[in-house]
Amino acid sequence: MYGAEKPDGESERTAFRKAEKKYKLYYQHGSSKKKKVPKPVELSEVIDFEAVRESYEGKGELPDGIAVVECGFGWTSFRLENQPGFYFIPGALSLQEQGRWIRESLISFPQPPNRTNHNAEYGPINDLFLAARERRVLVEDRSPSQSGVPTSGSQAANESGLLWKFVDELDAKSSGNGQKSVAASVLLRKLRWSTLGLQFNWSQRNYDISLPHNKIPDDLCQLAIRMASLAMGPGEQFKPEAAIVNYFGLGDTLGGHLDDMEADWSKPIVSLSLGCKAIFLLGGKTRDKPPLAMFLRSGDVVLMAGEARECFHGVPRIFTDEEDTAHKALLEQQFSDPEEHCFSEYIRASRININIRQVF
Ligand SMILES: O=C(O)CCC(=O)C(=O)O
Ligand SMILES: [Fe+2]
Repeated sequence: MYGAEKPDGESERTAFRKAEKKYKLYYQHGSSKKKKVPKPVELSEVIDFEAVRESYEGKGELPDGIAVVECGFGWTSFRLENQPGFYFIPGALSLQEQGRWIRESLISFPQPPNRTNHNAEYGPINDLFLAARERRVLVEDRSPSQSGVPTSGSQAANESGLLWKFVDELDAKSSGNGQKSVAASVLLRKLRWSTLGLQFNWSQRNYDISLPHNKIPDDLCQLAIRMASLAMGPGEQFKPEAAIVNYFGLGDTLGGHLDDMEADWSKPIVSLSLGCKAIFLLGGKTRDKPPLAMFLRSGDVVLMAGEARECFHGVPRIFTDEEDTAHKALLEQQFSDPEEHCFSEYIRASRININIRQVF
């Protein structure tokens, strides 16, 4: 599904790769010797749908190539005239909804039986976010009955059968005896995806319906169904069966790819953005077509249906710097309770994407 990073020599061979390279985060040295600062990037060609909406609602003006979609449900939505099946709904989610889906993405979505990128190495991990908040450490439990490390919380077994468990920071330090260990905070920073509903098997590139799974939570299904209706004809139905949650830290990218493992491409992928602003590239059916670049902000919703399902797309950049302070401050107010400080800390430097799919 997802494009792998190519070695440097090949990285500019196609128009899509060229655009990825143009927007990707590079560093240059700042005035003080050690400090790396992000290299400035030319953003004048990036479509800003928030500005498009402001200009449309204020003056009735629209840039060339962008059209308004009439939808009965109150948001101003846009489509691209040259990219049938692609829809953009800026600010579709209220701040409260954004707060809710950020909490769920960190607390409940990575919970087993949902799988994450950590499964292969550590087995199913319970309560990762809480463990990170409590500075716990995941330690390898080679001989569970004799290890001498007081345990609590979850036990996990990875694919080679090793057991891992969370212990308190001090216990991890004192236990010594050569056990492998990794701080929960490190695992949280390295959390790249979790899967909801039918589980996607990344190595086989298909949905493995034999894997245990829970249904996608009802409220998320209702939200996806409401949004998907924009891209579907009257009487057509969208059945949310699987979702992939992507977590991006500074410097993380999602390479150009197609989502082609679902049976019916007329059905939209409903994609929600949360947290830091990103650049999204939407290309053509091959990587040779120069992609359009657009900003994705917290609360934006994108739909890809029909022909747009056959188009390469990816996320070459997220922005954690200070230029988006107004948006960030509003979002962080959702987590003003001191108990929730950990959410604002996470989302200040991260982006979360939830994309919901009908598989069959
Ligand atoms: O992060 C995004 O906005 C896009 C995610 C995506 O394309 C995917 O998960 O297939
Ligand atoms: Fe995708």
